Amino acid sequence: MVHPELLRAARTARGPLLGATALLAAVTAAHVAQAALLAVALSDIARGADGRLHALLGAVVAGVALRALLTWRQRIAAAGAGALIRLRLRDELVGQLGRLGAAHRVAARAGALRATVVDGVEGVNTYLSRYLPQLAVVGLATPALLIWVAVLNPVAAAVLAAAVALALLAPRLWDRALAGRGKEHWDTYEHLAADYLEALQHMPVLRAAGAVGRKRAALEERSAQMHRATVAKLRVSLVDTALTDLAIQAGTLVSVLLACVSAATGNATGAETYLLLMLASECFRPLRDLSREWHAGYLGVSAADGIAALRTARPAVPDTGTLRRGWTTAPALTFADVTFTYPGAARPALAGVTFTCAAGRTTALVGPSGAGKSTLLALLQRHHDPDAGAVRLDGTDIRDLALDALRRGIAVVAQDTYLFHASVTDNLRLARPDASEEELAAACLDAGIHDEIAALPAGYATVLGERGATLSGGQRQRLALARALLSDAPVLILDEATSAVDEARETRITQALRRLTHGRTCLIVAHRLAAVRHADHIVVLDRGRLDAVGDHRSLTDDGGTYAALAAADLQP
Ligand SMILES: Nc1ncnc2c1ncn2[C@@H]1O[C@H](COP(=O)(O)OP(=O)(O)OP(=O)(O)O)[C@@H](O)[C@H]1O
Repeated sequence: MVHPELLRAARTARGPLLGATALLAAVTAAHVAQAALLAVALSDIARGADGRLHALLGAVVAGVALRALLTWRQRIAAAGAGALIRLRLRDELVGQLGRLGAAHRVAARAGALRATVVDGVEGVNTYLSRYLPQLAVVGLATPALLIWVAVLNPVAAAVLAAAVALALLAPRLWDRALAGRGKEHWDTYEHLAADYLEALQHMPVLRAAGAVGRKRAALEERSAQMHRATVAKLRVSLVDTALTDLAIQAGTLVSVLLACVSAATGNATGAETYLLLMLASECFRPLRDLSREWHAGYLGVSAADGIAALRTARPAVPDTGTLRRGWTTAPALTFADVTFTYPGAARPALAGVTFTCAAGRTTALVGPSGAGKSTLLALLQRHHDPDAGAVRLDGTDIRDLALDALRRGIAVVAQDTYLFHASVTDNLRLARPDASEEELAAACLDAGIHDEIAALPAGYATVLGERGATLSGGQRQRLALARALLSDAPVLILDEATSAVDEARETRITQALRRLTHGRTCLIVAHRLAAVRHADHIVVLDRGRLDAVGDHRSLTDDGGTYAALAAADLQP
């Protein structure tokens, strides 16, 4: 009845959920006590006995006040339990996304992941903090009330029990249909979220291609699909509600009739009749509330499969290494007979690649598009593991290193740099949280970005991404360069690091880089050979294979792939 993924999430906040359930049970008990007191008061009024009427009505008023207090406390407790569930589940999912790494982000769409981690978890919170306590109260209170009714009128108790069973079980006949519709609804919602996020993020591309109108039409069609899926789900779930309501109405009606018959035939006192009427209504109160909470928390049920799939997805690489080496000197980096094929790809992206980047030296990696340069860098960062061969740092297979230790040891300046919506300082301190302001400024000077940061409205405190404070591609790249320079990682990857930098700056930065890569094992990937022509160790890849190794002069003289690339580079 309860999705295993939701039960698992419930166990992460067992105590607070039990507290919220206990308070909800107390609220229900207060309802029942009030009903019983009212029944006695009404029977006293009917008999004209007003001796204890004031005390009874006073107790009813006190009961109402107590119930209000308990309801208030219960809502707070349920909200607290929900907040804890949200926090723990999101934390777990974000941690899992970190472990899944780049390979998973390529396969899954960002908007769909956002929908699961934000909206799906929100639905789970509502389901667990509101529906589940109510379900427990139905399980506790309804049988107790039926037993009480049975003491007063066994036939009415049997009718009520049948109505309760019908109200609880009949909707279950629709569960399968509802699960199907719920999944369809959630899948459509994920697609919609992914499409909108993609369109918003890449609006400039759509505008440049004159495709805004077409994209808008596609999004409208997605919204219409979402509407159809919502209506289809509603149709099924409203049958569910109608069955519950029907059972409740029928049960109440028959028990009222039975109570009247008992009173008319003299088989029940006035107090018993009033009590029976009140208890018949109270039997169904938790069920009515359950039906309401079911609809509020249904999103959680729909999202449960997606959450389970994300939580249990297997990372592309297992984090089973235990070594945490702190390198005092930069390590030698070796690719030893590395072969790797992307899942589903027809041919290997890398085949038997072997070369070594000398410790503390710079190696340039060049090759035509599709040669395997990015794949090699991905293997070094363990976004994937090689199918054969190994990547080694100072002779240690990187699979034997703990993943976080390995990644902390490698600083990367990638082709497209993401900067967070935070101050320049915060963006820089991602690399080294304890860096002093002087160290930040020194790194930015070396990366050739200091003057431009100083000219921003609030200098280093300027929040990036806000109006007027957005940086150009080249500026972002230089900021990323400064970030990498700040990190004390002994291995540095510069992936097309100077591609968005104008030529005047490129020369300056290349010079600065040469000074600054000193002492680190550095792997530079560059399209334009000007950035790497001074490197004394250039590795040429072609179609996944090692083509040649040498320096600019020897490789040009060889007249192979490098010479062709150099010739193409000289074309205007
Ligand atoms: N995620 C992927 N799934 C399947 N094949 C891929 C994937 N990424 C890259 N490839 C393939 O692997 C090969 C090597 O690609 P890679 O991106 O490493 O080349 P590259 O040298 O970095 O190219 P470029 O200079 O254009 O960035 C190519 O044939 C490419 O099509």
